Amino acid sequence: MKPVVVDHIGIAVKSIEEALKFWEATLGIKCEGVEEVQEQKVKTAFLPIKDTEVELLEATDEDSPVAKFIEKKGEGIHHIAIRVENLEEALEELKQKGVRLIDEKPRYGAGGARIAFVHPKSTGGVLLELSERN
Ligand SMILES: C[C@@H](C(=O)O)C(=O)SCCNC(=O)CCNC(=O)[C@H](O)C(C)(C)COP(=O)(O)OP(=O)(O)OC[C@H]1O[C@@H](n2cnc3c(N)ncnc32)[C@H](O)[C@@H]1OP(=O)(O)O
Ligand SMILES: [Co+2]
Repeated sequence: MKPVVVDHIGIAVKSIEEALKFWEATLGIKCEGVEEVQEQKVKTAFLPIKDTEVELLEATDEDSPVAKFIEKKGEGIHHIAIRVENLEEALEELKQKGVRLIDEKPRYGAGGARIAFVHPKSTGGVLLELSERN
């Protein structure tokens, strides 16, 4: 598996509009755009910081993973996304190593990226997203 870069840090927020008052207005990081990813039941806002991004995540449904996360743990860091060169190869390799995968097959994420999640139980408590961007 060839990790390329930390693609983004996912932060669960109750309201992107509210959160942008800090991340954009106070910190001065420009939001590049807001995009809904229906399959994941989230609305996302990406704020690029050099080679990586902050991804603000707002639930679009009460059974969204983000809604459940906030209910349980409150707002805060939700996942780390690492970009890989070849997502299928990475998933195959992790599966061989006995890593618990949430997604055995890639799904679509924001910005047309292909993504797959690794279970926190296999990573020491961090929800890990693998992403491949062409
Ligand atoms: C748009 C896209 C993109 O970037 O392009 C995205 O990011 S989509 C981002 C939103 N989509 C996702 O998150 C999809 C992947 N997430 C999932 O499939 C789910 O949220 C799971 C991670 C499997 C958790 O599922 P669920 O909430 O039903 O189970 P649960 O609450 O019982 O959690 C099982 C165990 O994992 C822990 N757990 C749950 N969510 C966690 C998180 N975000 N970080 C670290 N640990 C976490 C719980 O504390 C619990 O540990 P204990 O048993 O020790 O208490
Ligand atoms: Co993400």
